[in-house]
Parts: sequence; C-alpha cells; structure tokens
Amino acid sequence: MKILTAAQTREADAYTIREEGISSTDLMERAAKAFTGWFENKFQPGAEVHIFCGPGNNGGDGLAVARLLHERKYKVQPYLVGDISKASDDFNVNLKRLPQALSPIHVEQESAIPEFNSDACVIDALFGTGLNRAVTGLYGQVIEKLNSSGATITAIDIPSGLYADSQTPDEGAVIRASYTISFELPKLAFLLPQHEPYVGEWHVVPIGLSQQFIAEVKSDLYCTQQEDVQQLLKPRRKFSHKGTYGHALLLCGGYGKIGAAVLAARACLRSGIGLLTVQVPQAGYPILQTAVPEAMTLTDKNRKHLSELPQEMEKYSVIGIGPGIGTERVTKTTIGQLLATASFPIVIDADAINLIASSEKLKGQLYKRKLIFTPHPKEFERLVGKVKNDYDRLQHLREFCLEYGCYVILKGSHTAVGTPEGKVYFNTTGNPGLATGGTGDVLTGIITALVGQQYTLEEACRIGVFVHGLAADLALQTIGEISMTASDVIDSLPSAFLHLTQPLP
Ligand SMILES: NC(=O)C1=CN([C@@H]2O[C@H](COP(=O)(O)OP(=O)(O)OC[C@H]3O[C@@H](n4cnc5c(N)ncnc54)[C@H](O)[C@@H]3O)[C@@H](O)[C@H]2O)[C@@H](O)CC1
Ligand SMILES: [K+]
Repeated sequence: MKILTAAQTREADAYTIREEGISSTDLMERAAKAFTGWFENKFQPGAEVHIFCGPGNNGGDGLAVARLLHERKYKVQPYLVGDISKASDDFNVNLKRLPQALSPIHVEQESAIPEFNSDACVIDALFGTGLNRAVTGLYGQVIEKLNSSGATITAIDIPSGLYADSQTPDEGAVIRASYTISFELPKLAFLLPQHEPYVGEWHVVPIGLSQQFIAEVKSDLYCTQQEDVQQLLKPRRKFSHKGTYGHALLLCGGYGKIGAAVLAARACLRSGIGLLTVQVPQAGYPILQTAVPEAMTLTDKNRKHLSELPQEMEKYSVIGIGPGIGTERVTKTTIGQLLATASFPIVIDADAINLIASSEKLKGQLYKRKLIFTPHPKEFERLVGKVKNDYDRLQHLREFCLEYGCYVILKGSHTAVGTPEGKVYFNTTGNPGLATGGTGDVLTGIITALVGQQYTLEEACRIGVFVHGLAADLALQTIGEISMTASDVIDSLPSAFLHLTQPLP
C-alpha cells in the first residue's frame, strides 16, 4: 500500500471526482458514511457526541457525520469553530443539510464550549489535509480545551493540527485523539513514534478513491500488508532438498550472551533455512549443541568472544552476525576480515553494528556489498549521528541506504525497511510485547533464513519484519504483551508462516 502526501491525496480526490463524474459533495458523503460505519461499531447509539467543525472540507465531513449519526439516534451537538464566512462550498452544502433538530453552536471563543459528561465522545473535524500552518489563536485554544476535557476524541482523517507528511511546528496545538479514522490510505505521520500521543489507534476506511491514480502516482513510501507478503512467499518445491534452501552461518553469542545465538539459530531454523551452522566461542559449545540440535556448531578458538572466521567460507549462502558478540577489539578485526572477504549477503545486527559505527575504516568497507543492517534507533544513531526528529531519522535512513547501497531495517513500532533505491516500507504487524530482550536476535535469525532461501534482500526484509510482527501478534492472543518473551515469538513462527501460506477462510 502506498503512502501519499497531503498534496497527492488532494490530487487523488480531484482525479476521482473527475474520472467518476461525481461531485465533491458525493465524495464527502462517501467519506462521512465510511467514518460513521466505523463509529457505529465502536460507540453505542444514544451516546453524547460533540462534533467540532473547522471551515474546510474536514469540517464539511464533520457536518455530514453529524447528520448521519443523528439519523442513527446518537445525541449529536455540532460546533462551528471560528469564522465560517469563507467556509468551503461542501461545508456550506452540509451545513444546509443539517436537520432542524441539530442546532450548531458557533464557537467564537473557547468559553463557548461546555463541560462534557465523562462518557462523552468528541469528534475532531477542525482541520484535515488542508492544514497549511501551525494552529494557534482560537483554534489552538479550542484544541487545548478539547484535549483537557477528558472526553474520548475521534479524529476525522487526521488529528487537527498535525502535519500529514512533514514536521509539525512546535508552536502549533495538536488534537490528542484516542482514535483516528483516515480515508483510503494511511498518512506518513501515523507511522512515526513521535506522534503516538496525537494519533492514538488509527484505522483506514476506504472511500473509493481512484485505484488507477494511486497506482500511477509516484511515491517512495509504502506499508507492507499481508497480501503483499503472501504474494512474495514462494511455495517449497516437491523435489527440493535441504541444499535448495541455503546454508546459513550465524556468528553470534559471547560469554554470558550465548542465549542470543540460541534465539537467532532457533528463529533461523523455524524460518525455513536448509542448513544452519552456528559459530560460537568455546563457552557456548555445549549450550548450542543442547539447545539447538538441528544446528551444526563450530567453536571459535577464543573462549569468550568471536575472534576468527570459520574455514571454507565459500560454502555458506548468507551470514548473520552480531547478536551477543560484544565489542572486543579482536571481534572488530574479525568483522573487518569478513567484510573484506565475503561475497555473499550479510545480515548485520547489534554489536556488529556498534563496532562498524565506531570505525571509519569498517564503514569504508561497506560499499558494494550485499548488506542488511537491523538497528534499533539508538544503534542507528551510532551509525549516522544524532537525529533531530522522526522525519530527520527517515531522511538519514534513505541517505544511508543510498550512500552504501544497502538495506536498513530500522526497528520500531512500525519498523521501516530502507532500500538502496530510496524506498521505505513500513511494517504493519507487531505489538509492544516485542519490547523485550532477544526479539531482535529472533529477527536476525528470520532475515538470515530468508536471504539464504534466495529471496531478494528487499523481499527478505519485508517478509521477515512482517512475519516477526505477525508471530508476536499471534502470541499475543494466548500470552499477552506483558509476559511475551523472544522464545514465545519463535514458538509462534510456525503459526505465522501457516497463517500466510494457508490463510483461513
Ligand atoms: N477534497 C475532497 O474532495 C474530499 C476531502 N475530504 C476531507 O477534506 C479534508 C481536506 O479539506 P480541505 O482541503 O478543505 O482542508 P481542511 O479542512 O483541512 O482545512 C482547510 C481550511 O483551513 C484553513 N487553515 C489551514 N490551516 C489553518 C490553521 N493552522 N489555522 C486556521 N485555518 C487554517 C485553510 O485556509 C482552509 O480554509 C480531508 O482531510 C478530508 O477530511 C473528504 O471529504 C473526502 C473528499
Ligand atoms: K481532523
């Protein structure tokens, strides 16, 4: 699914209106019906609903929603905020369509807003994608009052005051919605952690915007969805054998962190790799052999740390390196040797990222390699330097991928996969249960397995992060967020792959 800018969304609206020969009021009615459909499933008829409408088409949506919810027996009170003498045409059409029983309150100062009952709903229809400056003055005061009212706020299309695709100025007020119901496609702002307090739980409802326009419009930003991953996954062939599915080498684990190697290895095996060799420091040998009997285990000459590459490197199709390896000097030297010699893809995680980030020499060895980095935001900053905000982080992500011709999986609630072509794919699975030690090691194992099976690096990244999040979502049903461990995510990998390859009816 593509992510469009606010300007492209307006073009999509206009294109749809032209192509379908409908009026903009018709499209607004579709949007209002789609919103109302979601609202009815969430809140019972009879609920008190206060709808705050601004002067543009977002306000027009609010007025149409007021009429539809009134027809469905909600106790609706519309508010017209600010100067509506220059309101949009569709706003005025829907103002006229309000039934007589609904008498709007004109809000010219914030004191016109009454106290709400504690179970009241507020619908925010002040501004949508037409926002073109920071919200201050009366609108800002109204937003602050609604935010502190204690009512449950549901935003139409986007929380008012939030820029859809660029940094919102600090001085602007922004609605803090519990729910945001957006039309047709998600907005970039919803995918960025800094906006969590404003966007709340977000849903996208279809309003029939032109699929042709959306397919043709240029955008480098995408959300990866279940259908995408189902299309990417390849069935296993009848006459295949373990050699068909690659031989992965994991260089993971260190003294006190052999568990990282165990987790990565188990995840790799559960993700379809044909053969797996794990090299661990001597201290890890009995642990690996006992915990992961399916993996072949090599031992490093060093008792505690990665200090050498195995013999016969050419027999491996992919390497996963990093989880639990520590940052010893000898380990850094070994990474240098690996980058100098390996011609196959390398998945680079955790301390391997930290070591590379700390060395300009190692960074200089990254060019023209097939590399996937899997940093969390702190590790990413070690690679690229301090970032100012989430948009700046995205910009750095794209620049880093372009410069080194590599893939970066920037981990987070909506993990972002950056590609060398400048594309970014946001993931749509996962939950806060993943915020626990070891889940990153699991991801390294999954991605390594997929690369080993000859998926392209882009495919491996997109499938891997989706499956990892899906496994956590399936574990959520029986284990919950609080008790979830990295091992639970591995245990749910079979269900996740089954879910994707044999979808339930
Ligand atoms: N264009 C269409 O055909 C459709 C639009 N839809 C709705 O329309 C919205 C976009 O409507 P508009 O483009 O009219 O834009 P908005 O409703 O977001 O607001 C635009 C108006 O607000 C003013 N404004 C912008 N920033 C301001 C600020 N900081 N302080 C004070 N005033 C400010 C502008 O001057 C303009 O008058 C979408 O988000 C969606 O909710 C939907 O009804 C679907 C169809
Ligand atoms: K809004």
